[in-house]
This record gives sequence, C-alpha cells and structure tokens, in this order.
Amino acid sequence: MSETSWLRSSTTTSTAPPAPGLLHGLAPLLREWLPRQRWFAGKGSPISGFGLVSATELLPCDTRIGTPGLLHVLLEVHQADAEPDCYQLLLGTRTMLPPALAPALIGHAVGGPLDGLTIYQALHDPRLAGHLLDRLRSPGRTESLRFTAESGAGIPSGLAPRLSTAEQSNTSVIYGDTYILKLFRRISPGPNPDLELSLALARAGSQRIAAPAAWFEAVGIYHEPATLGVLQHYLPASADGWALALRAVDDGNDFTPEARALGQATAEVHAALARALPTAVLRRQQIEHLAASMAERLDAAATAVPALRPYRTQLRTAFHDLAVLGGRGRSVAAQRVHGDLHLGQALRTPAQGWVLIDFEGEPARPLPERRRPAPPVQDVAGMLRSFDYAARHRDPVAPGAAAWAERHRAAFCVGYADASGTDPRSDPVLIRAYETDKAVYEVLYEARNRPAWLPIPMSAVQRLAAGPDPLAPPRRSSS
Ligand SMILES: Nc1ncnc2c1ncn2[C@@H]1O[C@H](COP(=O)(O)OP(=O)(O)O)[C@@H](O)[C@H]1O
Ligand SMILES: O=P(O)(O)O[C@H]1O[C@H](CO)[C@@H](O[C@H]2O[C@H](CO)[C@@H](O)[C@H](O)[C@H]2O)[C@H](O)[C@H]1O
Repeated sequence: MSETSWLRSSTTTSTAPPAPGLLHGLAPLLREWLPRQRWFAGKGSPISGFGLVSATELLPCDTRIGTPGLLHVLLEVHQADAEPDCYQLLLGTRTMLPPALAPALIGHAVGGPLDGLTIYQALHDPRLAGHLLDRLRSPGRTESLRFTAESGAGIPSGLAPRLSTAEQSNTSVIYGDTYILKLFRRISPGPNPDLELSLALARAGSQRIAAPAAWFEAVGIYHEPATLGVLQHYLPASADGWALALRAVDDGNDFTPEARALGQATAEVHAALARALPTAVLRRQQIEHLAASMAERLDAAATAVPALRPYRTQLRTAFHDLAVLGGRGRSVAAQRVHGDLHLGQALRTPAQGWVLIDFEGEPARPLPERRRPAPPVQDVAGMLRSFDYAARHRDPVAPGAAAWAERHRAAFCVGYADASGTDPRSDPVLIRAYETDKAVYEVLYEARNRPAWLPIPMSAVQRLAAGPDPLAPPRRSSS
C-alpha cells in the first residue's frame, strides 16, 4: 500500500466524531509547538488539553513516490481560567524515509515521527500551498470544508506561492503577485468580517479594498459556517501607511496631502459600508451602554497596568460626557466599520490610491461584538491615534512631535469631511470618548506586547486626561 491515509480509520466528517487516536498522537507535538507560534493568542498560560474539532485530509501522502499529504485540522485549545479557543492548522505530512523533509522545510517541522510521518507547517511547502489554491479554484465540499469562488473570478492555476513575511496575527500566502490568501488562525462560528465587509464592498463596486476572489469555511460543525480563509487580489507595489508615515517623520517631509487623501478614502469606505450593510441608530440606552463598556475596559486596563491608575478618574470624564450626551436625547448613527483602523491597515497603491485592508476588527473582541454596527468615528479615532504614534515612534516627547501629529490628524479630518460632508471634530464628545477608549486599549496592548512602546499611548493618556483638546476647530453643540 503506497498511500498513507492518516485518517483512513479516523476520518472526521460533519457526522462522524473525530478519532481520539489522531489527537493522541498530535497532542505532545502541539503542546511544544503551538506556544511558539506568533498567532497563538494564549501565550503565558500552560495548555491543559486539546479537543479535536475536525480533521480533513485534503491530500493523502504517497509514501512510495514521496509526495506530501495535506491535513486540515481545527483544534480546540484548553487553558486555565479561559474559554477554549479554536485554532486552524494546515499540516504537511511526509514519509520519514528518503526522500525525507527537504532542507528548506526542516525549520518548519512540527514534529514526528507519527505513524512513520514527519509533520510540518504545510504552507511553507510550495507543493501544498499550490494544492490549496487548486482547491479554492474548484468550488465544492471536502467533508466539513466548503470552498467558494466569487462568480467570474477566473483564478488561474500554477501561480507560484510564497509565504508572507509580514508581522501578522494570521498567516498569508502570496500567489504570483496576483492573489493573497489569508488563513485565519483563531476560528469563531459565523462570517469573519474581513470576508463579509470586503465582499460587500467589492460587490458594491468599491475600489478602496482588495476584492475577495474565493474563500473557504467550516460547515456543519457550528450552528453557522465559520470562515477559515480568504483569497484576495494582491496589490503589488503597494506601501503601507505606517511605513510611509514613519519615513515622512524621519525625513521631515510633509505627509498632510497623503493624510487628507486617506481621510477621503476612509469616508468613502464608510459611505459604501452604510449603503451595503445594516445600519442602526444608537439612542439613550445604547449610548449609556457604550459609555459603560468603555469605562469597564478602562478599569480592566488600569488593573493590569499600574501606570494608568493616576489618570483613571480624569479619563472617566470622557465616558461620563458620552453617557450624558445620550441622556440628553442625542442619537448617534451606527453602521458596520473597520473596527481596528490604523496606518498599517492602509496600503498606498499606484493604481487605486489608498486601499483599506484587514476588516477583522480588534481580534481580542468576540465576533458578535465586532459585527455590531458602531459609530464610524471609532475608525477615525483609530487613525488619529496612529498619526500620534507615527510622530512619537522615535521619541514620545520629541520636540515637534505634538505639532506633527496635530497637523496630520487635522489633515485626515479635513479629508474625511471633504468626502462625507462632516468633520469628525465637530462631535468632540464622541471623538474624545473613542480616542480615550483606543488609547486605553493601546496601553494594555503595549504593556503586554511591546513594553518599550508604552510611553507612546501614555502620552495620549496624559493629553486626554487633561480634558477636551484646546486645538480643536469650531465645534457643533453636542446637546
Ligand atoms: N491585498 C493585499 N495586497 C498586498 N499586500 C497585502 C494585501 N493584504 C495584506 N497585505 C500585506 O499583508 C500584511 C498582513 O495583512 P493583514 O490582513 O493585516 O493580516 P493579519 O490580519 O494577519 O494581521 C499587511 O500588512 C500587508 O503588508
Ligand atoms: O496588527 P493588528 O491589526 O492586529 O493590530 C494590533 O497591533 C498593532 C501594532 O502592530 C496595534 O497598533 C498600534 O501600533 C501601531 C504602530 O505599530 C499604530 O499605528 C497604531 O495606531 C497603534 O494602535 C493595534 O492597536 C493592535 O490591535
């Protein structure tokens, strides 16, 4: 027998339970390997157990001629004091006998031998990454995996794959500078907003996004399909806004025309989202609830980061003012938004100008919350924070940093107003609440991930705690 089918005795389908044998073999390998992966969100807490959600053999390993197998796994990871998270793995399987793992793949081994096979990260193997593209080109089901191509996508075969080297929370493969496949790592039931929003925008004719060409989902496992990966058009020769802004700061160049164009692009995306997807009007109760959730996030962040505590009382006034706004009968328009907009999420392209990517929202928030309509000022606040980050990335208290940030923040708002008719600064209570909420999130993010960067959001915390921005342009009455 030349074909080694791992799952011959244990194939998982939507109707059959996963075989414990497979999990038993994989568990010790994964316990070591998972915490070392950048996308693994549960670092710092030991893994207490695994649950196999599904295992699908997309390609059997042929031990006779030495061709690799491709195994798709959804795995529940249990850790103390937390709900289990579900992760998506794409595992390559190759025989231990010659021809063994190619030198280029050795660094990407997960472990083995397991049933005589070495297990490795499949997307590093061009043959397996190519097989996945082939699977996306031909719609249909393989057990609990459903592959869909956008009608008329016409995805060609044989595009050379390369793994993206970008710092990211998921894993992406670029195919011949034509497509980029993002494989989501942490999986939740329901449509991933990155697919949901970019598909809605593409179908509405927006040029401000990378249009999806194909995607795949897990079906029959949860109460609704879970998005697993999206193949989008690749934007060649693009540069991300963060890199461009840093260069402008370092070279002393004026970046305000780009900031203004980015404000216009953001407003265009918001307008298209409001047309394409459900909107809502937030009234007293919802606004008070919003303010209360922001205050809760502040409390949680202050518990985790002592540096925040001296500013807590003053920062709370931003959320109190928001609640008062609701109490006075003001309503706030809400719609689907990007949810985690910053300069790194904007690509400057030669053909389309600014394009926004990664509509997933803040990965730490639960999916239903990320899919809820929100005031579009949430994205504006994210981008305003990003200009402040760019100005202070070398030295948070550099002379001139505050002025650079203010000029570019203002240019972004002017651009937003050009395209939408409304300057976000005309709603100072709303924008201060959202900017405060974002700065608090960033304090926690930096404390956990990049402690050396903590002074950047802390400088914003000090500014926001001091009260409403004295440099703000004429305001509309908030009552
Ligand atoms: N359509 C695209 N064209 C070109 N580059 C892209 C495209 N989509 C993403 N990228 C690049 O990949 C990086 C990571 O993408 P992103 O969607 O932010 O991933 P993640 O959600 O995993 O962080 C981006 O910063 C960008 O450099
Ligand atoms: O990369 P993600 O989209 O997952 O976002 C997370 O990481 C970002 C950093 O990479 C972080 O953004 C913060 O740092 C940026 C500079 O590196 C800055 O431009 C952003 O304004 C600032 O918020 C983001 O908050 C976090 O969710």
